[in-house]
Amino acid sequence: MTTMESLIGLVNRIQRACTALGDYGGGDNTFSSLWEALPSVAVVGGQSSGKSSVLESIVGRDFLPRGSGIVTRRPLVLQLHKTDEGSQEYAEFLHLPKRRFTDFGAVRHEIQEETDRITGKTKQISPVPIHLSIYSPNVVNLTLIDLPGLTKVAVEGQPESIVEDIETMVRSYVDKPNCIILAISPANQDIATSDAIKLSREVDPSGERTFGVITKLDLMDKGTNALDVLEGRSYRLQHPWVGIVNRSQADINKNVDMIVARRKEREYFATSPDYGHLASKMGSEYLAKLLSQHLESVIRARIPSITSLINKSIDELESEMDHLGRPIALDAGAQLYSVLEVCRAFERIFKEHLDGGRPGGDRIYGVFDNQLPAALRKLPFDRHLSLQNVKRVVSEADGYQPHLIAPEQGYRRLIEGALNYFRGPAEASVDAVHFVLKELVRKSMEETQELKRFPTLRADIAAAANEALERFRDEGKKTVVRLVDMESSYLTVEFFRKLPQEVENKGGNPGGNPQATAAVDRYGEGHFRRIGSNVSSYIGMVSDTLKNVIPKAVVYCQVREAKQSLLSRFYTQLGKKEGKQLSQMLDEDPTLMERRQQCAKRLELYKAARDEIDSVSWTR
Ligand SMILES: Nc1nc2c(ncn2[C@@H]2O[C@H](COP(=O)(O)OP(=O)(O)OP(=O)(O)O)[C@@H](O)[C@H]2O)c(=O)[nH]1
Repeated sequence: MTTMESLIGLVNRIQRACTALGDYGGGDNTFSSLWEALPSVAVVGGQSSGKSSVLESIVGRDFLPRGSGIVTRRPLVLQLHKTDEGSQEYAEFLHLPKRRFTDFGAVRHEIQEETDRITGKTKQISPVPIHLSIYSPNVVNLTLIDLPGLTKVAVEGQPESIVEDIETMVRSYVDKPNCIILAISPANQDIATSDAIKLSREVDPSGERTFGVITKLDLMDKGTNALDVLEGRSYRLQHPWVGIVNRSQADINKNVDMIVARRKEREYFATSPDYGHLASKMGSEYLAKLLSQHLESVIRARIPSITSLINKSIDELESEMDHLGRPIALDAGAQLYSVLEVCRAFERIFKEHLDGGRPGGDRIYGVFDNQLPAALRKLPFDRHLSLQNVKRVVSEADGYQPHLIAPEQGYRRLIEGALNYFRGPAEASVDAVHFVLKELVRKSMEETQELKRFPTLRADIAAAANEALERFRDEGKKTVVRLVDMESSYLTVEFFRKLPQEVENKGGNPGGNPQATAAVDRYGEGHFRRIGSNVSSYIGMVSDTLKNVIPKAVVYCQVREAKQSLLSRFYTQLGKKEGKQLSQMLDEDPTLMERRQQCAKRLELYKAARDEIDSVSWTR
């Protein structure tokens, strides 16, 4: 069943939770404001327009501070709760939970004290609201926000800016489309000059959310009345105007009881020749009921949008919390677990780069497919196997005794000399892949959200990963150089066996001495050219082999190792760390910690608000 109590009470509870969390609209809040989404009634009026009197009359109690100058210097959120007939009236402040005030003089005193607590005695104003709940059989369920009276001049001890500051604060409330404006104007002043109406006209030109109230009807000059205003002829609003007669200063001085004052007000309208026909729609009691009903209907209409704001905010906050990560545990076991979790997240991303889930791994294939073959092609074999060099190497190898059939030593020296050239491209491939891996480590660190929280751990992991990559590079270099050395240590005999034998008489002189021709030819240019060409084909064969096996060695020693054991040593060291060292690693950025706390609190608020709404059933 929907009751006014349930809906207005619901908003009251959410409002209190908002204030407890510092969400009262305005300010530099980076979170969406639930407060601003809640419908509320703000009381607006110039100084001495009768604001306090109207509020007290609605409550039926004397409880607001009085005095000269600006008395209301912080918004007062006044939440009225109707209780059963005969039950005792009491008041409670949000800042003093569990303390019940039954003496309303003490309530007044506490409002003064609490105002000064934030603003100091400097007469400054502050937007931080004071929450006061009043439980009474003489009230209707209603929430009103009393704001500082609009003023035109600063008084002694107040800064010049106060006039503007008050207007800015009042505006920050009435600007909100969810704010119902209770605009108070005194009847003994021209409505055209009313501060409240001036402001309302600006922020609510259609008059949809403004309730006009005329006070001090009893103080109008004899022979004049406020019918033009009350009947909507002077200034039209969507809701009816309400006339009020509050206690005069003399009544206040005489301590006239509020309940008596309400009765006198009723009598005033009932017997008034001017307003008698409007009597049932005048007075503070009628105003309270009107506002309560209106507030309830506005809340009912807004519940779906409030619910969707809450759900949206919960989703946003939860995803931000996921992003920020869980708070860090205090015991060493849980800390170790956290460190390992972060490391695993990093390793997963790193592997994705290598395996193709993320970009970058393809650059390793680029090394094998382009850089290595190009480097092999560029090796200076032409120079090494030039006729001149072949001749020189072979002759030097022969020594004083030129070779008889084939220059075995010469061949070996030429081949060994050529094979040495392969070390360069082999080592360069290892380096190139090393740099790709290093870059992928850097990228993966950046992409690991969890690491953003922990700068120290991030540096530790980066150092461990780079140290591991260096080790893999050393191993890779040793292996590829060994592959080249293996080529020099044993030549492929098959290759030489398959070489066509030199034809003794080929190109010789058929008429001459066949033996003499062969001897000349054996040490002639054709012979050395053939040697050069044979060595070149052998080297070509070796080059093809290395082109295939160097990538295997590089992947085996560097890529595979990086995938399998990039952080293995780090893990071993981690196991030996003490709790203190672990917590140093998890030394989190303080701004993140702060943000997480705020998010968690906010999330709690929204979830509580959602539960509140869920627990209230209402008819649509
Ligand atoms: N006779 C009569 N006096 C009223 C009425 N309303 C307010 N007053 C008197 O007008 C004076 C100002 O009223 P307040 O209720 O304090 O007005 P306020 O707008 O709260 O004033 P500030 O808090 O100073 O801005 C008091 O002396 C009230 O007794 C009224 O309807 N009739």
